[in-house]
Amino acid sequence: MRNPPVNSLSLEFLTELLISLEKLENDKTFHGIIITSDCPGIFSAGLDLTEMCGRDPEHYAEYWKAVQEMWLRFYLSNLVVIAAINGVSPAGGCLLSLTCDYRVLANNPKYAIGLNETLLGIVAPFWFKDTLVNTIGHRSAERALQLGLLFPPAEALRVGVVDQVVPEDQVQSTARLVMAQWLDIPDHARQLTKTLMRKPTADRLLTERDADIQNFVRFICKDSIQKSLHAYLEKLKQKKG
Ligand SMILES: CC/C=C\C/C=C/C(=O)SCCNC(=O)CCNC(=O)[C@H](O)C(C)(C)COP(=O)(O)OP(=O)(O)OC[C@H]1O[C@@H](n2cnc3c(N)ncnc32)[C@H](O)[C@@H]1OP(=O)(O)O
Repeated sequence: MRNPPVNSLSLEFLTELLISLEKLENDKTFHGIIITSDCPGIFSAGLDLTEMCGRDPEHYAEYWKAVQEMWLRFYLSNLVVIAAINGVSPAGGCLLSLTCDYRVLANNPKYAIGLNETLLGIVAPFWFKDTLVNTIGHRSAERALQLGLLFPPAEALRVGVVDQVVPEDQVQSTARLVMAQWLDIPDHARQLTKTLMRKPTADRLLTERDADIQNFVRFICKDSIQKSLHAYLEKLKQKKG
């Protein structure tokens, strides 16, 4: 991913990601992809806050549809998808990595990962929650979501948000090694098993997709939510001094 400075998932960047995924899926010589970041120290800062602040309801609806599409397409991809997480990965960045089949995280105490939405005064929607529950179990997800926990590497491994923590200079080589192991499995059997495990979760969003967009637009348009997001963005900007 290369969307400097922080790989935020803007509408334009989400569209690029989806086009790239589609191209790779349509090319039958590809069987797997590794998602990693070109932004030093940052895997992805998550959803782009400027897409959710000070815009009109039509824009929010268009943006949310693209976020849903990203989640559905990566979560259900027939390819083996591995995240080589080489930086901090809050909220939407964590969600993107949770759509992958396997997560390798660099062992750097700055590289926290988690769904921290409550810290921004917003609520992770049910399909973010479902993805986390499917990964770390109900109790850990309940605690992580309510507290907006961002796990440093050792904690992330202990709770199961990631599958492996390795020295920073070994993230890419480990991801390639893991990819080779996954590609050794007969592809049709692996793909069908992935679908078996994930389709019920995806179907829940597919049947409630329009209602989920409407909920998002209603929620994000609230004055109180807009104020929280503006204040959070301002805090990020002022951090520089
Ligand atoms: C109803 C439910 C709806 C939605 C669910 C929401 C999901 C989400 O994903 S919300 C986004 C959550 N993301 C975060 O909380 C991360 C925020 N960012 C950071 O903590 C930091 O930027 C960083 C740790 C990722 C990187 O720190 P650093 O290297 O020090 O960079 P800066 O903080 O100086 O940021 C540079 C530049 O980028 C802007 N920016 C950062 N994050 C975002 C973002 N998510 N969206 C848009 N823009 C972002 C930041 O404001 C700086 O901008 P300027 O250069 O103009 O000041």
